[in-house]
Amino acid sequence: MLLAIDCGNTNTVFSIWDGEKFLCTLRTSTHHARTADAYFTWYSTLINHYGIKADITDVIISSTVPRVVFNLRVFADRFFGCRPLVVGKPECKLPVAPRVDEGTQPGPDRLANAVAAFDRHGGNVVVVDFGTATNFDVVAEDGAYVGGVIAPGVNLSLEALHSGAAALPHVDISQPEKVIGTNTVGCIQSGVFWGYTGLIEGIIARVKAEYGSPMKVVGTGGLAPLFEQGDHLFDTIEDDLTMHGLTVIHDYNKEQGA
Ligand SMILES: Nc1ncnc2c1ncn2[C@@H]1O[C@H](COP(=O)(O)OP(=O)(O)OP(=O)(O)O)[C@@H](O)[C@H]1O
Ligand SMILES: CC(C)(CO)[C@@H](O)C(=O)NCCC(=O)O
Ligand SMILES: [K+]
Repeated sequence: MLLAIDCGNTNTVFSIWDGEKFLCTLRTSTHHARTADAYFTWYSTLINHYGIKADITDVIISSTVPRVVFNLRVFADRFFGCRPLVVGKPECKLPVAPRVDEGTQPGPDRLANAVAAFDRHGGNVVVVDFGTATNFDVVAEDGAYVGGVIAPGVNLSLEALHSGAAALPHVDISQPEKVIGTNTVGCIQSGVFWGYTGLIEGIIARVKAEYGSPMKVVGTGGLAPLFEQGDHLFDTIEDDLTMHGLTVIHDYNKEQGA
């Protein structure tokens, strides 16, 4: 069985893939100092809690935080006796090479999103991924990741308002009743919710115009469903997109004899 690890700047997600379905998904915050033993303590506690019988033989890692990879490698080696595939490293092959400026290292989560979008929809897709950043990943007709857009994430923007303005409280994202807020929290929610809705609509329209062929829009990440409630933004929402990409990249490397 495959353990797929998607390590973002905020959260780290482990999913167990049995070849047909994900048996479980475990989430913890990302800390570069977490040791291999600490990962295993957390992992085995939850696996036992859910009564999951998982015989892990392979591990694949996407990490947007380079420093955590060392301890995750030790974790894979010590507890599962395997050498993990790390997306973005030369030994981890992609079905189609990215086409970006020389010297650019696209985020491994974006590469996984592109592979997953191609596998599920064919090319000509733009993925909108709501994580620490809100990133748009453009997938060409042949499945290549060809770049996109990186905007500050929703929670980062809310945090920035709170930390930069003394009178502004911390506010959780939600869709406000009205656009014209009549209290401070309502004003902030409106700014961020409707501001992001406009950002997403505007960027998708410009990406489509520049790309020139019809494109499918796939939303992913924790906040995609919330934004879809405000306006129709996406053709589909797929919360397991990055994880699916990791399983496809793993299968591809197995076929190549890795
Ligand atoms: N209505 C909501 N308000 C606030 N947070 C939400 C809401 N719905 C989902 N979330 C959060 O979204 C997060 C899941 O997002 P996702 O895994 O896509 O990105 P992330 O973990 O925030 O970022 P990264 O992947 O960059 O670490 C969860 O932490 C979840 O708490
Ligand atoms: C944009 C983020 C932070 C989104 O997780 C990540 O994909 C990343 O760190 N990317 C590196 C730069 C790039 O993708 O061009
Ligand atoms: K993510």
